[in-house]
Amino acid sequence: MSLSKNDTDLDQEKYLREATRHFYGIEKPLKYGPAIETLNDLIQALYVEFSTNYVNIEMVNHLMLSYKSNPKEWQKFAKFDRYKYTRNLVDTGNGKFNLMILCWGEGHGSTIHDHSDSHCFMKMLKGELKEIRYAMPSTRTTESTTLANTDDSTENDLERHESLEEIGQRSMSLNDVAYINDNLGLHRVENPSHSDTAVSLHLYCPPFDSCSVFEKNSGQKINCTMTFWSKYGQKVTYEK
Ligand SMILES: N[C@@H](CS(=O)O)C(=O)O
Ligand SMILES: [Fe+2]
Repeated sequence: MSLSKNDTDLDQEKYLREATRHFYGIEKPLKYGPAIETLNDLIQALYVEFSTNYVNIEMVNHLMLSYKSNPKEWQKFAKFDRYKYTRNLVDTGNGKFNLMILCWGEGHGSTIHDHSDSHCFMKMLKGELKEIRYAMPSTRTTESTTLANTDDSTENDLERHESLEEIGQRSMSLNDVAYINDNLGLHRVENPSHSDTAVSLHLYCPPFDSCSVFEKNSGQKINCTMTFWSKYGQKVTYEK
């Protein structure tokens, strides 16, 4: 079996990345969309949606909005760590999308990050999460300040350190769906509760396994590989 992607897959990937430039997410389920009763229904409907070369991203959003959280269906994927939020793989969607359940202990949060030019849907399955958004720092600024950085290094070093601009916050409750892509900015997510855990369902398309993480005060970024805590309900062990 060949592991290389065929032309159809690459076309779809390119098409999906292009669509991140103008898709902003939908607020309500579509009137004509299919009904989704269970997590299995959701996964099956996603496979149908991703079976064509040109995915209807609005329909993907509809499906995520239509599913109503039932803990009995997702409990087996929900594995927590004491110290940080966990990423638990539910389905790899034939390489077209990644569906995963994130488990947030009390006070757990992510660092400021992008989504590698993919669509990111995040649906609340339990508890509450707070999302804080930041403007994507412009590469032009970084380049021009670097170029200008020739004579007075102290002054220019300060110039280069541009803190990230916060552009919005929202609280998410049961069954809410948030949508983000790199065109809309960066974000950081946290469970603000000191007494309750939170669980969210994330869909990324195309799938990615690394992203950029940003430092708030300097705007500087580093690449970060993302790992799974569990896959299909089984804890993953990584070699040290
Ligand atoms: N995008 C993050 C979770 S979140 O903070 O949106 C991740 O996949 O780990
Ligand atoms: Fe994220």
